[in-house]
Amino acid sequence: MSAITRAFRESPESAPGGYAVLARDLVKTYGSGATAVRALDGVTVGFGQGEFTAIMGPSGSGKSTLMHCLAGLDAATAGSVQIGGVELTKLNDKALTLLRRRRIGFIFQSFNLLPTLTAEQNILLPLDLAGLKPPKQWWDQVIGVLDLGGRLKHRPGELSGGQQQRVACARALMSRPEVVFADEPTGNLDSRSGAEVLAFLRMSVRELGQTVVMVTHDTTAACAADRVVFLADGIMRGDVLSPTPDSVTAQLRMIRPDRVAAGE
Ligand SMILES: Nc1ncnc2c1ncn2[C@@H]1O[C@H](COP(=O)(O)OP(=O)(O)OP(=O)(O)O)[C@@H](O)[C@H]1O
Repeated sequence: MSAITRAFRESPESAPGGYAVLARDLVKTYGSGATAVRALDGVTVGFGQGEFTAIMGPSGSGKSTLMHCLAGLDAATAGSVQIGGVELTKLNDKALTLLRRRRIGFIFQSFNLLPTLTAEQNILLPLDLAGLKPPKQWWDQVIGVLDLGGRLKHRPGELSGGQQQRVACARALMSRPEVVFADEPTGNLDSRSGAEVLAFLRMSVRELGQTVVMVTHDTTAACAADRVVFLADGIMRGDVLSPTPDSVTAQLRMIRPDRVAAGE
């Protein structure tokens, strides 16, 4: 276990820039009785402000469940989640919806763009729903960095996969959220488009101070992050700072040697 994980366990408030997202003793059980599945079994983890963190682990280890509970898309069975100091588990449905809209950005493997809207309308949708408009300078910066200026009037069906994911990135960033959650954002992309999306996420962290939490199976993608945290069987199994392919593979082998060998 690295020093950061140990330090967090001892004193979660002592992270250098504070935590954008903080989960304590998170438990998620699906079903009940003999068929119950304990997908998260007491997860305590913090995600530093302005940090890019990847979550890795074997298939079925609880990565998506953790992300859904952190983002308020699913309710934990027990434990707490704070986003920017707000305790999610105490919010009613309406307050949770507002918090998700204003303080969280999402990027999904399958892009999740609305096919009948143009790229511009898709990007603006979360802010429109909140009755807000992005500051012009911010709009120009995000669209410029993602090189979407010439594609704004196109519908998703008229864009490549990489362009669609760049539209999804712009949508996630436009409200300047507390945190962006990305679920396998490069999973449907060729390696060049995937590298572009990862470079953008890195840049958003380094230059715009964004906090990004990304679930991935891909060691190369994980190495774009500042830190990788590992899950196995719903339990945190350490982390790696400044990850490299070697350090990530070594940690994956340690937590589940059989499944890594099988290519999961
Ligand atoms: N809706 C559900 N109902 C019942 N069990 C579920 C449900 N969702 C997930 N699970 C179970 O919870 C455990 C964790 O699943 P989860 O999808 O979080 O894992 P994961 O690490 O994201 O897996 P993968 O890498 O394959 O996407 C698994 O055993 C899964 O079968």
